[in-house]
Amino acid sequence: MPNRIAALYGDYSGPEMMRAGLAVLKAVSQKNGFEYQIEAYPFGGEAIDQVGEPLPEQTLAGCQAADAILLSAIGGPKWSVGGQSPEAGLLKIRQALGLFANIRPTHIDQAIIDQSPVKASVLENTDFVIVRELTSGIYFGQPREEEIDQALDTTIYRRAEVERIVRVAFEYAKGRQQHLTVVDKANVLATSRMWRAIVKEVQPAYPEVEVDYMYVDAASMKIIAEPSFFDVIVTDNLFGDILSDEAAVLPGSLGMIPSISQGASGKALYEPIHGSAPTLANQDRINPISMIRSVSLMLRYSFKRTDLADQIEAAIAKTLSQGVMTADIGGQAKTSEMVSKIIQNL
Ligand SMILES: NC(=O)C1=CN([C@@H]2O[C@H](COP(=O)(O)OP(=O)(O)OC[C@H]3O[C@@H](n4cnc5c(N)ncnc54)[C@H](O)[C@@H]3O)[C@@H](O)[C@H]2O)C=CC1
Ligand SMILES: CC(C)CC(=O)C(=O)O
Ligand SMILES: [Mg+2]
Repeated sequence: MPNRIAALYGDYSGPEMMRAGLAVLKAVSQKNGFEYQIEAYPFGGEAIDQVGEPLPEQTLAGCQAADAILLSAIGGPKWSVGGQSPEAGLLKIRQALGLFANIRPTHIDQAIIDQSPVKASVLENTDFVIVRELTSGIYFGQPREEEIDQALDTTIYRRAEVERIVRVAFEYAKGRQQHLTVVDKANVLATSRMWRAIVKEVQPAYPEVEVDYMYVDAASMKIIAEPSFFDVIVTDNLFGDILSDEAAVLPGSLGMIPSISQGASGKALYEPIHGSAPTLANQDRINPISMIRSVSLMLRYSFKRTDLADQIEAAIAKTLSQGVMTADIGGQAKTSEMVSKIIQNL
């Protein structure tokens, strides 16, 4: 039975992104004899339009039955006022599949280092990952209230939710440069102080990992001023969401960064960190690298095909070094040209 991949094409630029990722998957698979089957399901705004809800039962069941899930991006102005929201579907699928850890790498591509607004000398040796808690915190906490004169969101973290994400972060740190930075707001927030206490409890199991603590305001400055300081950052859902977009400034564009969302089951969902980039949709302008790298991560981690993932990464590096770049990273190439070049370079 071939490997089963659920594909969620999403909204606005989402379908172009997904087509780009799947074109590269097809090419690298044909070349190397990797067999797979794609099953596409409606999700997000597309699903609201079709069946009235962003995460239809059939979509969730398809994702549960698949070996891995590829998602491009959902949401956009069409669904931004009232009614069902595509973003609610995104939160729901993460929670329903138990994908509590979101891994967001920041890697600098040497060929486009001058496209970064940050000086090359500052970017030297920058290579870190943000381990973002994904299924709790303020995006999920109850009660939640939205009235005309008053609105309420709640941040709740339970011990077990913190402990499991902290363990994931320690494991990543152990396999990398053994440096973990806990980013929080412990000078103000009770949840942050609980995170710190739990990190201290888990730490003895990882004696090789050096741990430091940083408030989120200071961390957001240091990510830009001294990014090479970081190896693994562990942080909550809200801070991780914000800091990962900020970190995407370092390589030059949000369009460069993929992510893995993983849970206890071993099944993972792979998606770019950015949204549906509505203003670029259907113009052949979107940077497809974040999606293509999501495919590469899927091959590496869900299907253990390091060889194929390495080929994709090498093809991306070669393509950038040949000057084939979309506008967001300073070039003039169209999405389709970039995808063709990456496939040619496989
Ligand atoms: N995981 C998901 O599906 C996410 C969905 N969203 C949703 O996406 C919609 C748009 O949100 P925005 O705040 O505009 O964030 P966005 O991430 O879609 O775009 C932010 C900026 O980055 C640019 N950008 C993003 N991806 C790019 C790419 N691959 N190539 C070139 N440029 C790229 C956009 O053009 C824009 O200037 C909203 O409905 C939002 O809720 C936002 C974040 C994540
Ligand atoms: C609906 C949002 C939580 C999506 C987002 O911004 C993200 O996952 O990065
Ligand atoms: Mg985000």
